[in-house]
Amino acid sequence: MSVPQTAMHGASPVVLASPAVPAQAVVLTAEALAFLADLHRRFDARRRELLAARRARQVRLDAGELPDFLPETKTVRDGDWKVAPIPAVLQDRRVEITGPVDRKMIINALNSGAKVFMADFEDSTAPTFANLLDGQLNLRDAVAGGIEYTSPEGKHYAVKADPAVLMVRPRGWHLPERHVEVDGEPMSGSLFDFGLFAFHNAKVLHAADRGPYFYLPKMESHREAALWNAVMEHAEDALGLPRGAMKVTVLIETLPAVFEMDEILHALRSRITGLNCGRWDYIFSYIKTLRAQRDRVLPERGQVAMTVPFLKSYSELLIRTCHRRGAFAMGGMAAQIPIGHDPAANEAALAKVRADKLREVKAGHDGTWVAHPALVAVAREVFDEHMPTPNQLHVMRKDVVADRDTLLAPSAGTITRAGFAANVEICLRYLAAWIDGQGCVPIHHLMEDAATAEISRAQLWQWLHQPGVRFDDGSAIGFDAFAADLAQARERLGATAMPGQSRVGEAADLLDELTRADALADFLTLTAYGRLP
Ligand SMILES: CC(=O)SCCNC(=O)CCNC(=O)[C@H](O)C(C)(C)COP(=O)(O)OP(=O)(O)OC[C@H]1O[C@@H](n2cnc3c(N)ncnc32)[C@H](O)[C@@H]1OP(=O)(O)O
Ligand SMILES: O=CC(=O)O
Ligand SMILES: [Mg+2]
Repeated sequence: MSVPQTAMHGASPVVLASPAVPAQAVVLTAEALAFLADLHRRFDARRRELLAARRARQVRLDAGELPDFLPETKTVRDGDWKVAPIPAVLQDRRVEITGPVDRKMIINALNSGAKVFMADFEDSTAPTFANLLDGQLNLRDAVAGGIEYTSPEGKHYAVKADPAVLMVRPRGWHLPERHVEVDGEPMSGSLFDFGLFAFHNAKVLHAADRGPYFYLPKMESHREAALWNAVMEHAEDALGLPRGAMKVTVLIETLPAVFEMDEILHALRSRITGLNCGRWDYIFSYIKTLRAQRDRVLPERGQVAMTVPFLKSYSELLIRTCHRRGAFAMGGMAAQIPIGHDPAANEAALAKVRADKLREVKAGHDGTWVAHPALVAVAREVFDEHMPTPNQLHVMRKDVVADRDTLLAPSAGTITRAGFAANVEICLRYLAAWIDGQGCVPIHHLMEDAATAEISRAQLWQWLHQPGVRFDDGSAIGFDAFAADLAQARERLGATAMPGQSRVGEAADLLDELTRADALADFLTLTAYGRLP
């Protein structure tokens, strides 16, 4: 049973509504809690207002409005300004590896040969209190230079010379951290992850000229970027860092944000180093934002490649916008991962990654993401061959014309019975793993995380709730198909040793609830959050 603990800070308590986890005593000190409580009291009300603004906009979009560039910020888009100079250690970011904040993976990622390692509290971490606090402890040890690990098989891990530069991705503004309450309210997950990391590591990283650096996910407007800027200015003052010391890269991974890229760069101009094409969440957001638009229903997931018009124009406009402002345009993640036991299938997967990276470097991206250490060399070879300079800030892409219609362009393609069943299986397996504490898993040799699984989940909902959506053979898509596929997948997976196998029944109930609900839930991670310890 959970024993609430209370620590007094000023007039109000901060309550840890969780059973103690081992890292708690080290990471959640009284001083760290005071720092978090202060962030909450200063910034949480604004966060809630911005989340309410998201909901209000969706009501207008559901009534037929389309996203567009903002008239009130035209002067920012037209103005001639640049972001602040980018630190020397970040000038060359050709390959960045990402991964959850697991101790062994942090060491492997730092040793991977990538220029940057993004330690992820978002898409690839299921935010159990233990995962979060262990992750903070692991990162603190990594920053202090003392991270080591010995596996149950006796293999020893330690960080080698010339490790990747660390960046941390806190959770998005929408996620609460229910284990820490301030004045009776759950904290924001963003403020919790950012605040704890900054409190323990900002001074050390700044003194070493290695940070602190952050990746900021899932924003939907420049006002949300301005909130991050205010949070960081305050944290810099409170921790004795100069203003602008905290640097950020922002993921453009929501449809509304693509219309505010200049404004986001501007709101963070003293600290932003680039934008990143978070393609998976972007596809999810396209579906979610345009859920009511029958002519913009996407084909099955496998047909939504980066070459389809709405994705091509988004990535190219991102490059043009960034380079005009002196900021890096980072590429994104190919979902393929190595297939150890099958050389031919492995070569086919690596060829897909290579093709994706080639498209990115030729388009003008300054670097890219990989999901696995074995892919670092694959991506690096492509960027080394086609990007002899540390970056491509000189590639201006003035040829790119991305107006609203191109950014929202409908996509051609089909929905097959197999594509529908694949979405059911992916959702079920991912949800089962997630509620069991694993935020990223391989499924059919593809990386699946909270962003990729959301595409499958949102597609199922839209195909079933949008009248007139049909399979490629002309038959109607109905709940009978969903029920049959879910029952079959549930039975099949319940008998395997997949991650989260013991939670398959619970995951099936959750998927059933999410898919049958009249309204599309904002995020599966919000709906499922209560099931995490
Ligand atoms: C949409 C987005 O947001 S993308 C960004 C978020 N997603 C991610 O970051 C995905 C990160 N990748 C992963 O989590 C993993 O690669 C998975 C889950 C896809 C596959 O993991 P596994 O099945 O364990 O891979 P595999 O067995 O091939 O791992 C081999 C070794 O590489 C390590 N490894 C795999 N991926 C990573 C990584 N991203 N970072 C560091 N080490 C890694 C494993 O720990 C293992 O180490 P070991 O040999 O010392 O034991
Ligand atoms: O975070 C990255 C994405 O593609 O989503
Ligand atoms: Mg994402």
